[in-house]
Amino acid sequence: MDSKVIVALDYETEHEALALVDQIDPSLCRLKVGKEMFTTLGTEFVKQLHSRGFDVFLDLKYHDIPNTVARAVRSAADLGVWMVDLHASGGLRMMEEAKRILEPYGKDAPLLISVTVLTSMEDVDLLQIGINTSPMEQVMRLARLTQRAGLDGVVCSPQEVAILREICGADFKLVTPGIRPEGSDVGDQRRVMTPSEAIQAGSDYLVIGRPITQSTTPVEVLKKINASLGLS
Ligand SMILES: O=C(O)c1cc(=O)[nH]c(=O)n1[C@@H]1O[C@H](COP(=O)(O)O)[C@@H](O)[C@H]1O
Repeated sequence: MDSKVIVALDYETEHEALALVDQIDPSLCRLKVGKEMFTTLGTEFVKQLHSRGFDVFLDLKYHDIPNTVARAVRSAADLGVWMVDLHASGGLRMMEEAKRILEPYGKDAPLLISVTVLTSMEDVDLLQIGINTSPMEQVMRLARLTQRAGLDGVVCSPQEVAILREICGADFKLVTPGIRPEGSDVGDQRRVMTPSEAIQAGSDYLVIGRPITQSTTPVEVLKKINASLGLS
């Protein structure tokens, strides 16, 4: 089974994260390591997940000058992660340099994707930082720029997937957080959809954290989501 679900391992401790990871088979999902766990545990934690057979999305959302971002992306490639991301708002040259530094890795290069507009943001949040367009318009703009830089895809909300699929084509990876199964707490997310709606719209991968990790029965929730996608 090629799972579409990427579980966001946003835990405070390694113990809590491994308590979940050790109950699941790598065929059920991929795993995302983000800022909290990477800051606490570093590369050793990623290596532990690799040794258990999981694909890892290293979600550090690099955003810096081109040289600095490219070198961080190279470090991620050396770590052997499956996917790594940067902020598209770092600009075209930053993205091009990050892509270029992966050339020597050939087929072993991680998927390199950009974050467009965070799924926690809506119109008012963009306005407050001086962006006077809708999230949809801004996502479209940054997705086009990302594709021009030669990256593999973008992180966007499921609400933009249908239009991006049209604009960017079938091979461009669309990775969507902002996933909330029916009845679950939206929390700080703003642009959301259910797992099956996101897949129907054309998402390649669903990033799901708290609906799974904060559940008292995370494995059952994960299996239920997979089943709702026809992946059981
Ligand atoms: O890059 C990401 O993964 C990301 C981008 C984005 O726009 N929104 C977003 O929520 N994320 C991440 O996706 C995860 C979503 O977690 P939950 O809201 O708990 O499902 C978190 O780890 C976020 O850091």
